[in-house]
Amino acid sequence: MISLNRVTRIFNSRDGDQVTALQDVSLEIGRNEFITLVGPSGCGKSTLLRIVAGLILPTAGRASIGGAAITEPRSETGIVFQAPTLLPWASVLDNVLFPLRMMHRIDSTSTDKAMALLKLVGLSGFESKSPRELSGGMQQRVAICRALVHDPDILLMDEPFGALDALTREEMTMELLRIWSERPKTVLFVTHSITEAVVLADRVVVMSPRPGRIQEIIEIGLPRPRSFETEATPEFHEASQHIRQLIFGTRHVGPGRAAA
Ligand SMILES: Nc1ncnc2c1ncn2[C@@H]1O[C@H](COP(=O)(O)OP(=O)(O)OP(=O)(O)O)[C@@H](O)[C@H]1O
Repeated sequence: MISLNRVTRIFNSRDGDQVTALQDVSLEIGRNEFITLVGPSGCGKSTLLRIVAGLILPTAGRASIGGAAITEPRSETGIVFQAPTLLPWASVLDNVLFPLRMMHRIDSTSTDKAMALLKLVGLSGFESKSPRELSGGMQQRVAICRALVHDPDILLMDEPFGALDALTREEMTMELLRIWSERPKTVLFVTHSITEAVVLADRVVVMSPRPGRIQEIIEIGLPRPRSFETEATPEFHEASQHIRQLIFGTRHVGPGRAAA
């Protein structure tokens, strides 16, 4: 579905230096696969997502969807950023309907579709509220509904739960799994949370520090549907520990142990 073939992206910084954000990244993502991307800050995760979104182009290499090069944003791709970025003057319902309006795809079923999505994320009854009347977590749920309303086949999520409190974040993780199982799509999800990465993914892509390259791809064979109990299994701990070691190395800090 999504194919990255030796993708490199170089930015020209303001002081004239060149920053290689991604170098030779190759990745094949199958239809309806759930891929999470983890790695240290600045390793190019958002850059990779923006290339797949068609918001920026690779400097070298090829990024394609279904065989066609990605040269611009595509309507069948939904995007959720870290901040909900809702329209402050529009109601919750109008915010969710916004992509359909922009694409001139509003029809007699649109409101029902938006209401069903809001119900799915537990926001029935909030349709006519304004975004400022909602908590951060509720706003992010609205942003997720907005990204799903036109039933995109690809969903790109850049630390979508990063600004949420820990409890809401756990709840949203499970909610996303539920939405994905009810409406399967290809998901590319950037996170700083190893727990989140493992519990969500079919495969976790671990990236190395700048210039960002793929360090390792880890298959997560945990059975679905997954739940909070999944996080208590030995398989979950093993995968998480492996990723932690890839990112941090085998450092031990504490009494009687040398920091390495
Ligand atoms: N528009 C830009 N102009 C110049 N440099 C950029 C630009 N966008 C990203 N970079 C640089 O590219 C590198 C990768 O950035 P990117 O945002 O993709 O990393 P990231 O892994 O998503 O980081 P984080 O986890 O902190 O969000 C960084 O060094 C960043 O400073």
